[in-house]
Amino acid sequence: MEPQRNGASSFTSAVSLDQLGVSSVPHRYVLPPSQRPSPHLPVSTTPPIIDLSLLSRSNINEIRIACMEIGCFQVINHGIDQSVIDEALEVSTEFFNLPNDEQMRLFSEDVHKPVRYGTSLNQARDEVYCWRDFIKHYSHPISDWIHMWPSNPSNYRESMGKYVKAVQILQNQLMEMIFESLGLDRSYLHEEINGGSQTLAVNCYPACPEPGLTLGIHPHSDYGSITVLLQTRSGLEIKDKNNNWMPVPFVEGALVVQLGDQMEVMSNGQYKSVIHRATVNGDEKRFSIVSLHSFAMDRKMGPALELVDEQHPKSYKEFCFREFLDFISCNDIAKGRFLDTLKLNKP
Ligand SMILES: O=C(O)CCC(=O)C(=O)O
Ligand SMILES: [Fe+2]
Repeated sequence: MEPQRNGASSFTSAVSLDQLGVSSVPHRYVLPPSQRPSPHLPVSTTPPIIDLSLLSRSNINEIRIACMEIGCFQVINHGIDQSVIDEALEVSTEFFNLPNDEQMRLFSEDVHKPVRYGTSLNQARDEVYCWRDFIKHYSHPISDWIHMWPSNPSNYRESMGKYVKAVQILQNQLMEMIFESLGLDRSYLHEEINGGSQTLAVNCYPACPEPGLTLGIHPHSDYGSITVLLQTRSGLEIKDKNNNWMPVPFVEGALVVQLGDQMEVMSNGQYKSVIHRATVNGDEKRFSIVSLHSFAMDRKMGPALELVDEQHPKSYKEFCFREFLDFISCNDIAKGRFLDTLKLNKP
C-alpha cells in the first residue's frame, strides 16, 4: 500500500463506519453550518425529462434550454436494458459488501491512477471528509483497462463491462443531440468523441446517523464533456440559475445527464457546467454509477470556432484532461474551481 497522509493511519471508510453502527458522525465529517444541506424550499422546477424514443425538434429545444439554464436533464427510453443496469448495481453492491481489506487493496489517493478505491480524502485537502466511498476506473477503450478493474466479485468485470459499453453508445447519441442544439453539425468532433476517455465512478453512500451535518460529495463540477449518472434513490442536488440547491428527483429507469467543464468551454459559455453535490440519508444506502466522458487525456480542446464571433469573443483557454488532473492533485477543490482558471476576460 502507498504511503498515507497524516491521519490516514486511523483511516476508516464511511462504509466501515456504517458497519460499526456508529450513532453519530465523527468530527472530521462535520461541515460548517453554512455548507450543510438545508431543508429544501418548495421547488418550482426540476430538470426536464427527455424521452429519447421521441427524437424531435421540441426535444432538441428542451435540451438547449436545460443546457443553457442549468446544465442538467434526465433521459428515459435511453436504450440501456434494465437487466444491464440491474447487473451493474448488483456487482456494485457486492463490491461494497466485501471486507474493507479487500477494497483497500485498490486504495490510492493518486488521481492519476487508472483504477482506485477511495474515500473523500483525496478531494478534501482541508480534511473535511464526506460520507462516501468509491471505486473509480478508466473504462474506454475497455480492452485497455478491464484487466485492472476489481476482480472481486468475480463477475464485476463482465457485468460492469456491459454497462460501460452501453453508456458509451448512449453518450455518442447525447453528444450529437447537444451539438445539434448548439447549432453545430451532429457529427462535430466525432473522432475525438469516439476516441475520448470514459471514467466510471461507482459511489456508495451508506446510511448516515446524522445526515444533516455532512454531505456525500462536496459541491463540484465534472471536468468532462458530459456525465451520465445512474442513481438508486434521490440525493443528487444541482445549483439552479438562482444559485439555490435543486434536488434531482429519482425517476425510475431514468439516467441523469450533466454537462461538465469541457462542454461549457466548447460552447464558449452558452452552456453551463453544472455545480452539484450529493446529500446522504438516514435510512438507506445509496449508490450512484457515474460515467464521466471527456476528450482523450492529452487532447487539448477549446471553444468551437463556429461559436466565436465579434459579439461572442472566445471566453476560455484551451485545456486537456491531464491539466485538470494535475490541478486537482495539488489543490483543494473546495478552494477553487478548475473552470475558473480557464476563463478569459474575467470581469
Ligand atoms: O452520487 C451522486 O449523485 C453524485 C456523484 C458525483 O457527482 C461524481 O461522482 O462526480
Ligand atoms: Fe460529479
